[in-house]
Amino acid sequence: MANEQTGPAPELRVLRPDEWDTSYANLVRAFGGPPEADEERELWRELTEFGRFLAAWDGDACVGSAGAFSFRLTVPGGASVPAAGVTMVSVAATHRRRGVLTSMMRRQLDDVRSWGEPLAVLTASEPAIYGRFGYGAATFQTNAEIDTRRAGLSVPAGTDDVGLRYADPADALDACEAVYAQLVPGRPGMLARGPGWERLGLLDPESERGGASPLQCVLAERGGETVGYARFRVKPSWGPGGPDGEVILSALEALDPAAGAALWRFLFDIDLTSTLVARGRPVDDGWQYLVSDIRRCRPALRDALYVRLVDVGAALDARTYQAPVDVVLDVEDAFCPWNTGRWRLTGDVKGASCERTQDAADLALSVRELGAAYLGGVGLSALAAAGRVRELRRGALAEASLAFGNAGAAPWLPHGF
Ligand SMILES: CC(=O)SCCNC(=O)CCNC(=O)[C@H](O)C(C)(C)COP(=O)(O)OP(=O)(O)OC[C@H]1O[C@@H](n2cnc3c(N)ncnc32)[C@H](O)[C@@H]1OP(=O)(O)O
Repeated sequence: MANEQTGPAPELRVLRPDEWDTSYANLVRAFGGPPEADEERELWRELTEFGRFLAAWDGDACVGSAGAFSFRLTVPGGASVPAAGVTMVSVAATHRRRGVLTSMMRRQLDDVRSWGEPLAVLTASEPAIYGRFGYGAATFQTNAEIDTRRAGLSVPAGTDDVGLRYADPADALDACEAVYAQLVPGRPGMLARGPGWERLGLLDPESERGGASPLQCVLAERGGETVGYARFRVKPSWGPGGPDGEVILSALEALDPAAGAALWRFLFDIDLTSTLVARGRPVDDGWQYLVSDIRRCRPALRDALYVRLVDVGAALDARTYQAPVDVVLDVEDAFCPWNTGRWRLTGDVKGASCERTQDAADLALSVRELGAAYLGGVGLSALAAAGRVRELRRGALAEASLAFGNAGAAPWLPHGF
């Protein structure tokens, strides 16, 4: 589409702390949102890592922003790999479609490479934006609206041994975070949360409750230990047929199946409610296998975490492979050409190595497909069936697809950033 807007290219530079308010106001406006509650704005400021946050300026006006948190991401095999968490991306509507985002992505990926971080990750406002920069959708999540009057749960043995109690969400924060931290190494896509991040889950501005209660928290306990938690709101409603309230789940983590089942059973059974809204859940969430009528739960799939291999060699040898693999990948990467070319990947469940090679290629794919397949949630075979991966040596696709797959917990990130 032709773009009639003209003017000098905005100046791109690292954001100074005293410029944060201006940049954040541009971000909020680009998202079309009303000003956020003070608590939320202050938390994001606290989490901002100055030095890793870019802003674009047209004179005094901030017209673009893009930050990069320094995360550690769990990859298949359980390693915790440095990953730039791309965040707060915005371009002012007055300056859109003039290449401002492209210039920020260019600078940011060069920076991430210079910081030695092999991966960049993000959650996208719109799926169409980031593929061109080499990001592939690597995790998916399930959203569900469960008719709890029609769909029942059958729980596993041991569920009745789990005690539940209400707790103040803030008072219970340390216990909840300890549960979360135990789960991080076991599921690809989860982030080791640094100080401050745990408070994201407590943000509860009245303006965003939509008529629901303040955040509530229930702890699951066994033998005096916290083995799970759920945070949720309840939205009361009364229809002609009587009470018709909704339970809106915000977070649920559990250390074992019985703890998880106890929490789900509780949420299904809250008095005067008929719907449980659960968004952003892992695709292998346990409740789906306990429920009597999955159609009454209206499950829907959504893209979640996008992964970009910034350094193909370092990224591929940071994870393990669930079956032995020895393949030469011919990688195409127009936006980060340092990755382009042939790489020999050898590995198994214990570890891997990925080196440059001149040997003939077995598979040809772009870095975007490699990002999609990286956490084991999207099959190389599925991508090949869609024409996004080409097999050049017979048998290489099956070998690589099996190796890249993930026999454990499905990749998932419980929260955005
Ligand atoms: C990780 C996060 O923070 S996700 C949040 C992203 N931010 C938002 O959604 C806030 C609202 N939107 C915006 O701020 C802006 O429209 C942005 C950041 C999405 C795009 O910024 P722009 O400066 O307009 O992008 P830019 O001009 O560099 O576009 C580059 C290319 O991407 C395309 N593109 C940009 N945005 C979109 C979009 N939303 N959907 C589809 N294509 C898009 C452009 O058409 C262009 O394509 P071309 O190279 O074929 O011409």
